[in-house]
Amino acid sequence: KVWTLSHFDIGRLLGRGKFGNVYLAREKESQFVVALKVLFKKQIGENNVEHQVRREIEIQSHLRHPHILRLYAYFHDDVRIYLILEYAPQGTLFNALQAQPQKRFSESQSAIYIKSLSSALIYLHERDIIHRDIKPENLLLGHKGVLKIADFGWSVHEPNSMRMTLCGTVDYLPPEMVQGKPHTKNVDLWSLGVLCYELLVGRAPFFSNNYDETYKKILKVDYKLPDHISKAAAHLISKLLVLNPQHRLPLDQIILHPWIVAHTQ
Ligand SMILES: O=C(Cc1cc(-c2ccc3c(-c4nc5ccccc5[nH]4)n[nH]c3c2)n[nH]1)Nc1cccc(F)c1
Repeated sequence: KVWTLSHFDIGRLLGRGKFGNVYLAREKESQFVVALKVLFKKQIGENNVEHQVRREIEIQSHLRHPHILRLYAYFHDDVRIYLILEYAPQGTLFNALQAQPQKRFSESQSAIYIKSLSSALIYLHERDIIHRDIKPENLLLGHKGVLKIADFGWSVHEPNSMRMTLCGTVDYLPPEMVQGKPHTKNVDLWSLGVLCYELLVGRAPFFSNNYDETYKKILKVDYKLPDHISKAAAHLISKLLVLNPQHRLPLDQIILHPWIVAHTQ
């Protein structure tokens, strides 16, 4: 089946990105709702990322997992590449976090998100896919609030997501990447720890007002946990925010951790 733009009714803007925007869209015949991402060939060429886009499309179109956003298909014209992506009705986790009364989730809800992410990462790591850039801006909430990793390799930002630093927020970078060392799949374990902290606390563990301060805190693993965090949650975070990548708790042990088990039956 060769798709063209004329097969779709285009709706509102869902997110803005460096290489193009994402629109709500509906396939005319089936009335199936999707997210249509438009990438401009010119920008891709200028930034020399054709190979990366091809690789992303190749990888994402073959992934099938309940917590990974689907790339159903793609097509292009002279000027643009179009990605037909799964539509996530409840938007980004970043926005859902902001919408919380105290800008943070309960321990139960946080554990559910961390378990979903861990199972998606197990699936990705089995396929030697790493660094899916897990931060709240890159996580979507599908039907019934089910978490979906959408690999925003192109730093797609919702119209109102605040953390718009140069290369996306540095809050989630693990020490080995701050030091420019080669990264292994254990970078995802660090980011999972950062995310767990942020879901429970409402801000990132190493947050500060400038890059250098944040880098210093990351390299010293300098974070504090507020008193309202349970001992079990604090324990899991302490097993993920570990300087040595080899010593971080592996994914198959995360999903068996007492804090996860207690909240996700
Ligand atoms: O760029 C992405 C990932 C990606 C996903 C999305 C994206 C952004 C937003 C949404 C949404 C969505 N639902 C919303 C509901 C309320 C408010 C905002 C919403 N955004 N659903 N699905 C989406 C998908 N943008 N970019 N993949 C990719 C794959 C191959 C090549 C490539 F260059 C990129």
